[in-house]
Amino acid sequence: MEEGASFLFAGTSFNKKKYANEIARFKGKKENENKVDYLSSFELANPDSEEAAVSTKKRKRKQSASEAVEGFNVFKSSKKALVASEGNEIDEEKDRISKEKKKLNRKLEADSILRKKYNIHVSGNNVVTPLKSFAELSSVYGCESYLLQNFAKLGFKEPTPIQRQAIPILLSGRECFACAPTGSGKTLAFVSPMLMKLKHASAEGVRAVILCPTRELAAQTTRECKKLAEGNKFYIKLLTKKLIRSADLSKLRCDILISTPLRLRSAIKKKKLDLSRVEYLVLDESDKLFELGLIKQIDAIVKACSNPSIIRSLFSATLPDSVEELARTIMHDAVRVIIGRKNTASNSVNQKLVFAGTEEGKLLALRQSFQEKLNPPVLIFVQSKERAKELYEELKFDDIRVSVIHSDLSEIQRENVVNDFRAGKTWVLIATDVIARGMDFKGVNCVINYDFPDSAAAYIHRIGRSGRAGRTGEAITFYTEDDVPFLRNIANVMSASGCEVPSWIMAMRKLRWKKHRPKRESILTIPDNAED
Ligand SMILES: Nc1ncnc2c1ncn2[C@@H]1O[C@H](COP(=O)(O)OP(=O)(O)OP(=O)(O)O)[C@@H](O)[C@H]1O
Repeated sequence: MEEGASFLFAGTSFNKKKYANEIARFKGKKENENKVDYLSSFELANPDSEEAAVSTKKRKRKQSASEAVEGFNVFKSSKKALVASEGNEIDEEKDRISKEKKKLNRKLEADSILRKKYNIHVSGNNVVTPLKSFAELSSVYGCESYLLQNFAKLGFKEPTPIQRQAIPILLSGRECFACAPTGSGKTLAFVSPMLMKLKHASAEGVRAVILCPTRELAAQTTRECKKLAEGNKFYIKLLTKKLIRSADLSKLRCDILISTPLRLRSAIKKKKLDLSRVEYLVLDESDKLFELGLIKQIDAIVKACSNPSIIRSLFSATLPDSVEELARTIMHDAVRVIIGRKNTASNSVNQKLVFAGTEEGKLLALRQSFQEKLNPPVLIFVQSKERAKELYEELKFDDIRVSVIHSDLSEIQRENVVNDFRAGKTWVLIATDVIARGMDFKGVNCVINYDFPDSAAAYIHRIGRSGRAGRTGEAITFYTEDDVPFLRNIANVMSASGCEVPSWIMAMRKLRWKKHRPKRESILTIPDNAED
């Protein structure tokens, strides 16, 4: 991580002359903010501050009193009377300060009750009050009506806990890293403040960037973003291969750009896409983006977004300490928001472990469970694209509408598979971890981990495709002898979200989790050349 940290944040520079206006605006804002923060925290932290404030005022008043003596006041004020009136003023001042203090304490108390109610945990200086309702977006933050109408159209009545806290934080100009369960509405939590702050379309180039680890998620986020922006003519673009090939990106009319890191990095390199005016940068599924394979691209993008007043935010359902540490080094005065407990699975998913003994045992168990009850849509996760293809070969002749998605399919094929599954044309989708993160398929009833997940985070994201937006779901994880040493890590996640775990598993030794991807026997029971 150390290495990553120094790499990621080395050498970001910007043209101070070119951005003199922005710098001046930024400086002014920060200074003012600091004044408010300093004052309120000083008053709270230092019991002598009241005295200090009073004595400064006293000095000022003394001065003005003696000036007055030289005028007509000389006829009415004796020294005694002057002292008495001064005493009154001091009392009044003390009274005022104590009232202010009480008011502030009441506000802090109310905030903390609200946070407790919604299981919101925050750390950072002077964290802004959570939202009580969506209506506050317009009464407190001047939100335009189109956004609230879109919430209503989409059936969103109340903000989810992450939306209650993250939206006001971002609206108040603070950076934030947020960890909230799968399916809890993080997309709306970062898109809404972006739309509110950008206000209207502009021809000034890219003003906001959302990075997602996969193309499927980037496409989904673009769609969600457009739905939320309906009624306001923003230019919202998904960076596709076609767009990179066909357009002159330097002239691209775009307010919000959504991309995978790889694609954005190559666009910056090839087409000189200018990101220096970007005001908002969101790293969705941030822990995935900070993994070794992507960190170089993230670093290049962070550097290209060189606007000094940029607001960065990180969102994920899993936020390892190492990512937090790394994030702290790029963010200034960031607020950390955790909903519930960090790195836990959604508690609306009923989780089960099933011992299948061998690879053959898994296929039998799967077929048997489909015979007993097939409650589509069902998602099945395997550990590699080869295994995804094998399982598909096994199931395609069974009487179920099954499909498969993996990285060997073309972009269009992948898109079609996802669309068919969304539309209910296919009931069972076999997948690799490529769609384990962020994908929001409505109403997935069951996730089956055919192959044991390679980490606790992978487990949390996979099963989080079910039990979303208040619905319940089910997750079944098959394990073989090979997986037994890794059971405890999954069992911890299960018991933290209230699921029953056999006591013998909880009594096992905790293993320091390494990626668990054992070599497994082929799934195929049909010889390879059976169709020839
Ligand atoms: N306030 C709300 N009320 C009801 N439903 C909501 C609300 N906000 C978002 N949703 C819906 O909740 C579902 C999940 O939202 P989203 O995909 O943003 O979850 P997420 O927290 O990003 O999950 P993941 O960690 O898996 O990426 C979506 O279908 C979305 O439309």
